[in-house]
Amino acid sequence: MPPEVEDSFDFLFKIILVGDSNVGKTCVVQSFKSGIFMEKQQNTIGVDFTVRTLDIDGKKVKMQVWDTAGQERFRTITQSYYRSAHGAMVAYDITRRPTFESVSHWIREVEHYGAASVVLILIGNKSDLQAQRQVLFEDACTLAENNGALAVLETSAKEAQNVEAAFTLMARELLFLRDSPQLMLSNSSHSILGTGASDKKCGC
Ligand SMILES: Nc1nc2c(ncn2[C@@H]2O[C@H](COP(=O)(O)OP(=O)(O)OP(=O)(O)O)[C@@H](O)[C@H]2O)c(=O)[nH]1
Repeated sequence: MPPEVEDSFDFLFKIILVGDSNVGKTCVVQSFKSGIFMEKQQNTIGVDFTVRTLDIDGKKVKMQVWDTAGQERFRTITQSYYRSAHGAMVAYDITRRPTFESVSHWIREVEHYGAASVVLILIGNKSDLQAQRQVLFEDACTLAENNGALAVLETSAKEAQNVEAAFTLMARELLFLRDSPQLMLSNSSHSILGTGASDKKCGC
């Protein structure tokens, strides 16, 4: 396929992925890009960049995903990527409570450095490790509700669970807002609070 055809798209959205180190951000992005899970990942240095084009109702939606380093020492580098993001995904590890406690910090970063209209989704990763769960889905729903997030999804990069759904939900919301500029301006959003691994739902 000629590159110009391969590269063509109708919409381009930039998504920033943030969260504590080792919650699985890089694995989630890899799963989204290629469906592949690799057990051992190097910690991200600064920011990595991945692209995949989704077909949403016949529209080609190019998702540029900025996978940021969770480690403290890269904070100043990653902060410079928030400004141009249309969407932000804040990831935590359902088996490590402290990573969930950090979510509020990451949301504040998104609010501080990002655009006012940024769409926020929470990702509770490693849902395949149910026996080690330390974070209730309901608690994440409450946090999302209190912070104006669109949804919480529990994902497993390992089992490719809900990863596609998270990015598709983000793409659909951004398309919806693009078609409703007054919503963008008022920064209001219809609420669809999302699904856990077992497709349980909670509303806000
Ligand atoms: N069981 C399980 N392990 C996972 C999952 N996703 C990631 N991991 C593991 O968690 C560890 C950290 O994954 P990374 O993707 O490197 O984490 P990260 O959030 O990108 O870390 P930083 O680059 O430091 O910010 C790796 O050992 C992965 O194999 C998952 O869905 N299930």
